[in-house]
Amino acid sequence: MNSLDADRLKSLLPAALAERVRSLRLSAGRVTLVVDATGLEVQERPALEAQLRAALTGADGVAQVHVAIMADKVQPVILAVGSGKGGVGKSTLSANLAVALARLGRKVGLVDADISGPSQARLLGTEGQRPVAHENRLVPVASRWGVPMLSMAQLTEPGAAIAWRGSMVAGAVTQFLEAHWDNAEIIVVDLPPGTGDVQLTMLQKFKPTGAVIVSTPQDLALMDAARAVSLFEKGGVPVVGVIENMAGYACPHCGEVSDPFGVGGAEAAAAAMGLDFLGRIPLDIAIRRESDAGNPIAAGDGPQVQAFLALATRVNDWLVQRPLQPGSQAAL
Ligand SMILES: Nc1ncnc2c1ncn2[C@@H]1O[C@H](COP(=O)(O)OP(=O)(O)OP(=O)(O)O)[C@@H](O)[C@H]1O
Repeated sequence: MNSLDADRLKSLLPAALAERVRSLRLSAGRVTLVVDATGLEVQERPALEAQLRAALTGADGVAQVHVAIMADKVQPVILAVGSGKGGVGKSTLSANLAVALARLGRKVGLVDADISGPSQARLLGTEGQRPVAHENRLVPVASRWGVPMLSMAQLTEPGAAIAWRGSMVAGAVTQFLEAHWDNAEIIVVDLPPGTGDVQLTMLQKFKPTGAVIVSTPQDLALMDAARAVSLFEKGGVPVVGVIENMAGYACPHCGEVSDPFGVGGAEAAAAAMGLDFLGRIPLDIAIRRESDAGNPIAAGDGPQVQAFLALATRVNDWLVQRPLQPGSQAAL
């Protein structure tokens, strides 16, 4: 990208639009614009975005247009997705929950706060896309699913080990959450498993509005889930509820349903902890296959979608109806 490209592309915009452009970059056929929407109503933003897209799509060297809108700050609510134990499907659920919330019409962003084991770039199919910075803040990377995102995977080489001290981890989480999320209403944060530095940074600096806990049905995962619940409760973060993942396996050959990790464990554990049970997501080969291919299953039209839309509806209802605490973020 050189300034000639930026000038050329800007000259394609009507003057009233061009003067709102705060930065414009062209890289590998992809234009990223940061646009100041000051003075416009939130409802007017989609039209602004559409005008910019229409003006630049098809221009020489442009294959894709990504518009990030700043100003008129909407304070997004932060929804943490946590688990006590690793490998229970927390990242898979975070990605699909974010996509399902977007399908319900919410403006959603996703932060992969698993700094040492980032997986969201793979799950949302944004591997290899690097975020740009504007005024020292990152501009989230657009995904094909209407959910912009930031992940350590976009700032490091694939497969590189990320072994950082606590302060650096906290720094990365801070950069992700202080990015230009300007028109997002909800930021889903995929937390690493356990109760470490990221969780502490989240509780101290970016207190989530609510937390969703993911567990598999078996006892060991549930014991760890209880630890995650206790961390949020001690930190004053309300727990929206518990999701049971990998519940029931339908054999792709004979159709028989078996329960490799038991059944109903998370629902019973949620009840014992006085928490809402948000639903079950089956153990389904299609979920694993599509996740690995960067196609979140919740974006498609397969039989798995209903479970994610039902989950997103419960979470959205909770966010809309939750009582506002003094000093808390605005209701949706
Ligand atoms: N419901 C499901 N059905 C089939 N496979 C699933 C399901 N949920 C998750 N998986 C698969 O299980 C593996 C672990 O999932 P995932 O990475 O989301 O877990 P995690 O809890 O975020 O792990 P980590 O602690 O390593 O971050 C992945 O291969 C994923 O595709």
